[in-house]
Amino acid sequence: MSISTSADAYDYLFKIIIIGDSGVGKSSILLRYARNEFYRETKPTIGVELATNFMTIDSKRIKTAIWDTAGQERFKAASHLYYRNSLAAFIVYDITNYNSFRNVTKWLTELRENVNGDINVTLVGNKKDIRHLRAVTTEEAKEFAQNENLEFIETSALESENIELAFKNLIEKTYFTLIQKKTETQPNQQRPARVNMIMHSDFTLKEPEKKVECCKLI
Ligand SMILES: Nc1nc2c(ncn2[C@@H]2O[C@H](COP(=O)(O)OP(=O)(O)OP(=O)(O)O)[C@@H](O)[C@H]2O)c(=O)[nH]1
Repeated sequence: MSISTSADAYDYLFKIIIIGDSGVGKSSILLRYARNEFYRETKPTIGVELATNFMTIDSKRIKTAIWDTAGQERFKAASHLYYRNSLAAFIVYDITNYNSFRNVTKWLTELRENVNGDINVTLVGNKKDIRHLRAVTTEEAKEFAQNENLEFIETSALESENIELAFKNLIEKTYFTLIQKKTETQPNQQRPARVNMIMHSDFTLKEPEKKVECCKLI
């Protein structure tokens, strides 16, 4: 049963967070996904930026709230509030900055300390367009992800490569994890058949002071 009958009605609400060092491209990834825009000049995130969208899986309407926070320690939002109730996370590093990859361990620890139980996590190696400056090999990151039980993808917010796929895979995985948990606790319920995910166009990106209606995603 849906939560309400308005255009905002949904069956599930997913909170997804994006974490990682400052400058790795967290806001750029979100902006590319939400509005299909990219800026070479960006300002550090202060506090939290939030984007919401809707999609349908198995005839269920899923509202996704994606939280992007500051990587810089001095702008960092209160961790426990930021992490609270999140169902999935992206940990982003910059493939040209080995230190940002090394710090993934720190982000993973902070994430695991602040969430209840297991959540789906995707490790994202961003800026894959800057090939000549690559400092982290795909193999090393993939092996790390396997050892830590994370999904792994390399993206370019600049070239719009794998951004939509990263979100689609994480949201889909989160949904099926949730359904699996429900089936385990209510064994008589049939697991629903997998159907195509439909992405809706009603995507909004909310910045600290303004709210902008966004363009169609697909
Ligand atoms: N070449 C390239 N540059 C990128 C990419 N993604 C982001 N950038 C650039 O990297 C810089 C930092 O990007 P942001 O999105 O602000 O990084 P952030 O992780 O949100 O940083 P904080 O808000 O400080 O935590 C900007 O100059 C972006 O234009 C990418 O895929 N390729």
